Amino acid sequence: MLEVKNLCKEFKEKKGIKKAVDNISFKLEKGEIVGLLGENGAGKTTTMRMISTMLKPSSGSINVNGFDAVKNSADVRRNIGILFGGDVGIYDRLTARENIRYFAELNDVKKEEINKRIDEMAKDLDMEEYIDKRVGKFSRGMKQKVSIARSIIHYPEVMLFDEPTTGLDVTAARTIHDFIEKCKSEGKTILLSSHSMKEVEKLCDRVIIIHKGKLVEEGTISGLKEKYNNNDLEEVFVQLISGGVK
Ligand SMILES: Nc1ncnc2c1ncn2[C@@H]1O[C@H](COP(=O)(O)OP(=O)(O)OP(=O)(O)O)[C@@H](O)[C@H]1O
Repeated sequence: MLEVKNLCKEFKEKKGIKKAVDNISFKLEKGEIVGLLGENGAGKTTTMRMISTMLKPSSGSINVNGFDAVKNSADVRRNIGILFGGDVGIYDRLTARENIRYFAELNDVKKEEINKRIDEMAKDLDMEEYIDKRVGKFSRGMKQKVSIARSIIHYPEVMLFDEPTTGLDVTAARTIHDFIEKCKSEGKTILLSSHSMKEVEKLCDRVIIIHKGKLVEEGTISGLKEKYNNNDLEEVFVQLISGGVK
């Protein structure tokens, strides 16, 4: 379960205060995939970073499986897995196993469990051949598998995907889609930010649309299409953020 209430994040700028996230509230039940949609700069990554405890909210609250993201940040980190687009935070000079182990240690996975768990995942993700090789020369697809393994090493219940397929080819994007669907079938709660309406339609049960930091609409994809009398989600999105409907 993931619940965000009246969440705000302000950044100080030369010109004054920038409200990157402005009083957003939403709730995701266990086993749901919810899409977080918004144009560049809408506040998606800032929202994700606050949920993942990387960034402290200016005000409002975040609850992850009963834990508060500010007061119980270590518990929240144990309950959350994050997959960013690209190979964010993968160290080229370390082997795949060392990269995954490093992350496991940060997330308090018991030392005696780490190697066993990595071996299991190497098998599941077909990485056994290169699990002990340095990541530097890996293909993008291989690095992607390291990122996937890293995001689930601690068996998180809630998964955050921040534009996970940006810049990937069709096959690599499909690996990520299959992984997201597997997470759902395991009952994980999933928040997915994406610019691809096709991806969102394929994967999400519901969507939340944000614009300039504010939540402008939420609902099921079919519900929104019906409400705005348009069968094209992209059209509904564009109209909403340009203030053309409501
Ligand atoms: N550390 C920061 N300091 C100042 N301003 C920031 C900071 N992080 C984000 N912002 C600003 O907050 C706003 C929201 O940014 P954010 O990265 O959350 O958008 P986004 O929806 O993820 O966009 P994109 O789709 O381009 O990734 C932007 O105007 C951005 O410039």
